[in-house]
Amino acid sequence: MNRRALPRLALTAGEPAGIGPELLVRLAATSLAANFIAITDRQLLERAAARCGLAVQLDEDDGSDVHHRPAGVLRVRHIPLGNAEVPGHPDPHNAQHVLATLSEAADGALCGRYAAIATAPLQKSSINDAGIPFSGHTEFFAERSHTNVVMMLASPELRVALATTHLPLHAVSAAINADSLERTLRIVHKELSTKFGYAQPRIAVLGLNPHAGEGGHIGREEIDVIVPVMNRLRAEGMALLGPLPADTAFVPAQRARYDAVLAMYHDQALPVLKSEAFDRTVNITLGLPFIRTSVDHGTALDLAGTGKADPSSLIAATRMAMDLVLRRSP
Ligand SMILES: NC(=O)C1=CN([C@@H]2O[C@H](COP(=O)(O)OP(=O)(O)OC[C@H]3O[C@@H](n4cnc5c(N)ncnc54)[C@H](O)[C@@H]3O)[C@@H](O)[C@H]2O)C=CC1
Ligand SMILES: NCC(=O)COP(=O)(O)O
Repeated sequence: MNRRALPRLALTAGEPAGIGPELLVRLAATSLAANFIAITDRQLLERAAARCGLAVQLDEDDGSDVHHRPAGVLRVRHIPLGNAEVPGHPDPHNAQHVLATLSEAADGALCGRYAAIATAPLQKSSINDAGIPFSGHTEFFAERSHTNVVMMLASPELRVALATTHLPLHAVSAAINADSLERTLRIVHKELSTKFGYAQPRIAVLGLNPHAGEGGHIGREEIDVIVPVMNRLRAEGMALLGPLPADTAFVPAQRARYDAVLAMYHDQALPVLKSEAFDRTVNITLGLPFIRTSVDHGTALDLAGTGKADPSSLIAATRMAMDLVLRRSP
């Protein structure tokens, strides 16, 4: 019998003191048909499994093919912690460990060692507290692969891409210029078509200001930047709607008119998604030369160590990564 090898899916555990390690062992306990390779510290996973009351078999990753993964089996690429974790209390001495896991995942995906990456949440502030400039996985993977990317969060009902990601609010307006907006819309348009199967994706673009600027009376970014870029791309045939006022863009009548939304900043649209589908939303980085998905939530330090964290978003992220791998495969 000539069965295909299961796709090699890299999993990073994120912040050692957060819920990430527990989510990885809960994912391993499912029967999802993937060869999961956890890139993290082996003992960290053993302690997480004990906290969850789960028996998990941790095998060193030797790179060999796997045709069937029994539930509870997880391969590991061991990257040692700096200090043993204290759940709920991130330790900046582990920042280099966290970054080493991301580097291994990115470099491995770039050279084909992994078919895709799914990431558990990390604590950005702990990496910053170690004196390392860092704003998120999205920016890290973009830099590592020398590409322009777009963060998109997707539930089964709604997809929201972001024109800017992890910026202080006062810096958002200056970061939205004609070049960056056009580049972002091109990436979103292309990937909705290549990865999500929309032949002619309909993208709603949000305004930056209340009431999308109210004809220039509450801000001029729509008139000076957003509309000219949209008109240029419409002339090429892109189906763009807006700029829509963000406060009404998500009412049912509007939602029927688009396949995805481009929001101008992180908190303009993510609360809509997270309030209606916190357990079903996946974060996906568009524009990378490899597939990377992630959870929609953070490190939940209040729950870390209790074994009670809900793995649904990581499971959804893993399923999406596997679907994208299968869609890409000949
Ligand atoms: N992909 C990533 O690496 C992300 C990392 N973060 C990081 O997480 C840190 C904490 O973020 P917060 O804003 O506090 O949001 P959070 O998502 O960690 O927590 C918000 C609330 O949701 C609950 N929650 C989160 N995930 C859960 C799960 N899987 N099961 C059950 N309950 C869950 C928490 O217990 C808390 O009550 C941030 O400082 C940020 O650095 C945040 C978002 C994404
Ligand atoms: N709210 C989404 C988020 O912050 C995810 O960031 P990243 O670490 O995946 O770039």
